[in-house]
Amino acid sequence: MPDQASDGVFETAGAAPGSPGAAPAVHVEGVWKRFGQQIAVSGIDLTLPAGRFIGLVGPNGAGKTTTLSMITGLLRPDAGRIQVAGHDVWRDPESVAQVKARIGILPEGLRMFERLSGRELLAYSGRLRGLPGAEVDKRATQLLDVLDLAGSQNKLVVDYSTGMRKKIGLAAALLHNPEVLFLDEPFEGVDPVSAQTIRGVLERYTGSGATVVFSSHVMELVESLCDWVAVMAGGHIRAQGPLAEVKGSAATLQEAFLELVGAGSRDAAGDSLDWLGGGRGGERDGRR
Ligand SMILES: Nc1ncnc2c1ncn2[C@@H]1O[C@H](COP(=O)(O)OP(=O)(O)OP(=O)(O)O)[C@@H](O)[C@H]1O
Repeated sequence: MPDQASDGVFETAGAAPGSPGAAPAVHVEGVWKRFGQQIAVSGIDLTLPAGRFIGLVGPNGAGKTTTLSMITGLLRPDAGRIQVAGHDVWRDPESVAQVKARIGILPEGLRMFERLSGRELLAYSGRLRGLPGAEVDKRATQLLDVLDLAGSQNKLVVDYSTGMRKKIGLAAALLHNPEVLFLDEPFEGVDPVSAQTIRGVLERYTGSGATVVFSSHVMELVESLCDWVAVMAGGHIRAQGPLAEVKGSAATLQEAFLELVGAGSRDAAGDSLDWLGGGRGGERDGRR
């Protein structure tokens, strides 16, 4: 169960990782999603163990956001079954609500209540999650402090920078101490100092037994943070497992990734951009 009123923000998230019989954080079976003619997710099977730092990687249009949206109860699959922490996500409206109570989400392009201050946003999120006011206050203060937002807590969210928005979104997603945290591109547009802060918070959170699932294009980041990786391309899962297993004999995750998504031998530009660069007078704008 999600922690409703413990002393610390991260104390009791999730079941003990790897304990016998513990449900995986996410179990996906034969899930499909189509938008018109476009098959975004093509009958995928995916099992993500609890208590891990998990990276979902794939090129643009691979189906990562669609998959995360279906797992987190935001988008109904056309077919298949999804369980989060042992609960069926799409069985009925009540099951969707039960799953949503156990998870935290930082979606891509997060829309927030811009006219609230950072602190007000956290107060609102906490009450929405059913936490007592005093507990919300305590946790909000701790999170604002750890995420280096204490000085901006009374500023309106509309005036926050991209990095600050990611951090306040992360604070809102963590406030109810979820079992599983889903983050879509959490480090995009975030400066190195804020990235380090976010990273510290996430490492502490998974250290307590909770699960983080995040999507990213940045292989170096995934390789340095994650102990479990799933690779998606063209709506299919190309590989999933412990980082070392997915990397195989490749020197880096980037190298393994390019091989898995079939881009290893592609010459990105080939001869098709032979007009680009060089600065040879009239040829620059197509004149000879
Ligand atoms: N609402 C939608 N309507 C139509 N097509 C969609 C919709 N959402 C996604 N798609 C299509 O489904 C495919 C998968 O998109 P998705 O956003 O899941 O990929 P992604 O891996 O998250 O990509 P990126 O890394 O670029 O964010 C793409 O071809 C995309 O154009």
